[in-house]
Amino acid sequence: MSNIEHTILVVDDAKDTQLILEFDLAAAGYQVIACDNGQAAIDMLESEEVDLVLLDMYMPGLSGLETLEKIKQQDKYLNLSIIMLSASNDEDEVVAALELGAADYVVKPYVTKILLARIRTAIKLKEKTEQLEYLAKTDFLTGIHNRGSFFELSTNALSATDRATQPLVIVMLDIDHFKRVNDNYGHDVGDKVLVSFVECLTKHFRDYDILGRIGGEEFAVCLTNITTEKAHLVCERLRKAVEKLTIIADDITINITVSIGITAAQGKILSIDALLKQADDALYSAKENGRNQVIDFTELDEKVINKLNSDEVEANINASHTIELAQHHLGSHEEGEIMSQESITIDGVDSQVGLSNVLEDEALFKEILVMFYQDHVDDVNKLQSAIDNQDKNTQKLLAHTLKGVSSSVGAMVLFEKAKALDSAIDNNNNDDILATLLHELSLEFTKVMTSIKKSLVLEG
Ligand SMILES: Nc1nc2c(ncn2[C@@H]2O[C@H](COP(=O)(O)OP(=O)(O)OP(=O)(O)O)[C@@H](O)[C@H]2O)c(=O)[nH]1
Repeated sequence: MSNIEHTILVVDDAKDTQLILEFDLAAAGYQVIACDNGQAAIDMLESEEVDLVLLDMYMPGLSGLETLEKIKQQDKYLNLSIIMLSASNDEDEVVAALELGAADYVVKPYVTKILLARIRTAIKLKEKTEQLEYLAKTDFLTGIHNRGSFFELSTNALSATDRATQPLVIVMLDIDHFKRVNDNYGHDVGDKVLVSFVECLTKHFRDYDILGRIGGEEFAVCLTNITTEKAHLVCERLRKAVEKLTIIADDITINITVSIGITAAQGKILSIDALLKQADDALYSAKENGRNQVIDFTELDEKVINKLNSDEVEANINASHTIELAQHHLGSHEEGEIMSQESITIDGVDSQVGLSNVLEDEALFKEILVMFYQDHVDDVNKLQSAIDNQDKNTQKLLAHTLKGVSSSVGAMVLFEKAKALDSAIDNNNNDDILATLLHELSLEFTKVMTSIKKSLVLEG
């Protein structure tokens, strides 16, 4: 993709910087728009398609950080790349900007070549992230929402709907005797039939209806702002269209039919799961009645519902029996796994921070804590000797090292203490202050290491 397809918003109150940036970016082939304050930037993002924002840190009105925070509070801008530009390289500001969601931080005066390289990287990352998000939410065969995405979107739609006044309808669809298509013509032809069916589905529903493939040949649709009667008509029209559909795959002509179950949320306090269950009951009834028909959940009489529920209870009893058997066979192994779910408690370690660094993987977090212990256990004594011998170089080195590694395991007090000592040494603070900070760092470090040793290292 060439740069010309990307638009960069430059936000800088200094007219000269703004002009130089516009010149450099335009020369590199970007489309550039600019403004001189945070609020104007927020307004421009509403009306323009922007791929990246270059945001000055210090501006009158909203500061760069405040503007960044306001933009990133909106979910729709989570993937928008924002590079902060600042004359200051204060490390706390860099950290604050990155934590608020900035893609990068560039110190002014910038080197054009480096700034352009960082812009290219940030845009590439944004595009890759969007691509991954699309793949994670889409059914690869038909291009509609996959099961997870359907549930997420329809749950959001349901919470945004006032059930007393606004209708929301859930539809379940299942191609009849689809197994025969696969058995007679092969899986590839079956796939083509699924794609043609979804094309037909897409034509019959509105752009804003939520279409999902929730199982192999099972589909669901969530419709808002539509009465059940109207939804029934749309489904009936679709059913007839599917019946008339001629699908040609590998020179074979295939005809299919579809069974459809529908239910409305109006007046009910039900989750999407429960509504899908009702639509599925109606669909099951359509299959039982001979297939190729649309049935509304309200048409089911009590007898049918009771039968469906008792079938389900029986299925659940069978399933739980299977689980019990499996647990019996697994024996103590299973218990061991449950043990590993216990939370990790180490003095001075915020396990929430540590776990979030490793995507909540407890086993990995424990391993990292043990590695941290092994890598730094000698540093406890080294720090004490450096204090006793007033060895400033080693004190500085250890403070710097601990500042770099402690936050990754969630040892946040240790991080703060190491950071305080590191900057106190840089700022040539007096010996009393340094001695206090050293003493506090040593105590905290010993506490964390002793606790890791007791909880994880000795435990084996
Ligand atoms: N080609 C293809 N087949 C799939 C896919 N996912 C599921 N299936 C097939 O869909 C078929 C579903 O069969 P069944 O659940 O027995 O139902 P059916 O034959 O449609 O019969 P009824 O639903 O009772 O009308 C199975 O043969 C699955 O292998 C897919 O992605 N591609």
